[in-house]
Amino acid sequence: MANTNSKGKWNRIVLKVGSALIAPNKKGCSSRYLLGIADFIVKCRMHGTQVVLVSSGSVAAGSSSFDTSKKRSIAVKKAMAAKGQMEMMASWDRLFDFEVAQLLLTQGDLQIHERYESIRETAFELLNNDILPIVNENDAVTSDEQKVGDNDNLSAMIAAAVDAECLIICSDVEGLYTDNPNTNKDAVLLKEVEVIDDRILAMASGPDSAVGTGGMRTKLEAAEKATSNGILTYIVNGLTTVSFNQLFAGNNPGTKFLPFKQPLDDRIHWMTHTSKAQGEVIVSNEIGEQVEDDALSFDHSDIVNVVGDFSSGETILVRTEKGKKLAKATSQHSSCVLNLMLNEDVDESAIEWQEDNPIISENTLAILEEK
Ligand SMILES: Nc1ncnc2c1ncn2[C@@H]1O[C@H](COP(=O)(O)OP(=O)(O)O)[C@@H](O)[C@H]1O
Ligand SMILES: N[C@@H](CCC(=O)OP(=O)(O)O)C(=O)O
Repeated sequence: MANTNSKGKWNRIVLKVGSALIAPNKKGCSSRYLLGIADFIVKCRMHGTQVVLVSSGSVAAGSSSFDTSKKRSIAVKKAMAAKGQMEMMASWDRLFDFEVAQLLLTQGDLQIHERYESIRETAFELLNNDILPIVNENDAVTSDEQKVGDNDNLSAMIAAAVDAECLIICSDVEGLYTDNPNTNKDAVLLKEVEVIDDRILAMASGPDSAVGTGGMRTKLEAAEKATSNGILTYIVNGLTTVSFNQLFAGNNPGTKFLPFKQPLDDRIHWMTHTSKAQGEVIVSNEIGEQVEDDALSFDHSDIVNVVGDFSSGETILVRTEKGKKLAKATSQHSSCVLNLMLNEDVDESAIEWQEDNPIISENTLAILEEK
């Protein structure tokens, strides 16, 4: 059967298309490579596979309206994205005889679990009405600090949010090579990756095209995010329809990243891979020795320092004085309150109150494995 994994036909996939495919001439929008990708999407849908498209290209598409001889400031890139997003959406829209919808997201939208759930709800409603969701980062409204920053990571977050079985990242290379194939002619393509360890990470570097954002590094981050959620991931060459014919026939045209056999629980996955820490709580090194697979407990007397400004309910990183990252979790206290607790002559009633309200919530605790 076409489009299969070991269990049968995929129910839902996320397809990520990089800027190099939208704007092969480095600016504007071209349908040269989009035709083959659109054909694959149509075939998938005809065979009952729901598709979510994550499309880059708004900055490249919008750049033709701006003076590109000068260095691009963040404000200019945001303006390019605002202009180019419409052109990019129109290009996709022209290629389909079904409806498409635009979902523009930022890290801030994915950061709060209720908003994340709301995005899920919208995506499912679109899919159930046979509308193709086309996702991009809302570059026009975000500062660099508030961004996911690249669509590879965004596509993995979306794949987790919509319970996709497969993430396909289409780029301008066949897949992951032992080194950047554009600078090292001896680099060899890896067909299958079981574990994304330091050896694999060391193979990837940034982009060398004028329009790409994260290069192979962010694709590996995305593959790690997706596979740890049980999502099979491919990096394929979107410049050729051969890749899509192969995928459709159930073959591997690029690099295949195997999903974890025991995926993380959804909420822990969201905490680990989607939610960004807004600050840090530094605890004594002894606490680092007591971490268990799914438990970490400490109280105010174990806190050595509080870094950054965060409110109660926001995500924090817990690490030791030596710098070992222990966990990400929801803080039940603001940085302001925790700083008060550090004060030697803190009020006794404040300590009692804190004892009744643990510093981190056990429900969202994600223990981090040190790399
Ligand atoms: N080990 C590697 N294997 C393959 N490509 C690599 C590797 N390291 C760096 N790259 C670079 O990553 C690029 C793809 O990333 P990028 O330009 O960001 O594409 P996209 O716009 O599709 O996201 C390749 O064209 C290549 O230059
Ligand atoms: N949001 C940006 C794309 C950022 C990005 O990750 O680009 P790419 O590396 O080409 O996938 C845009 O639409 O131009």
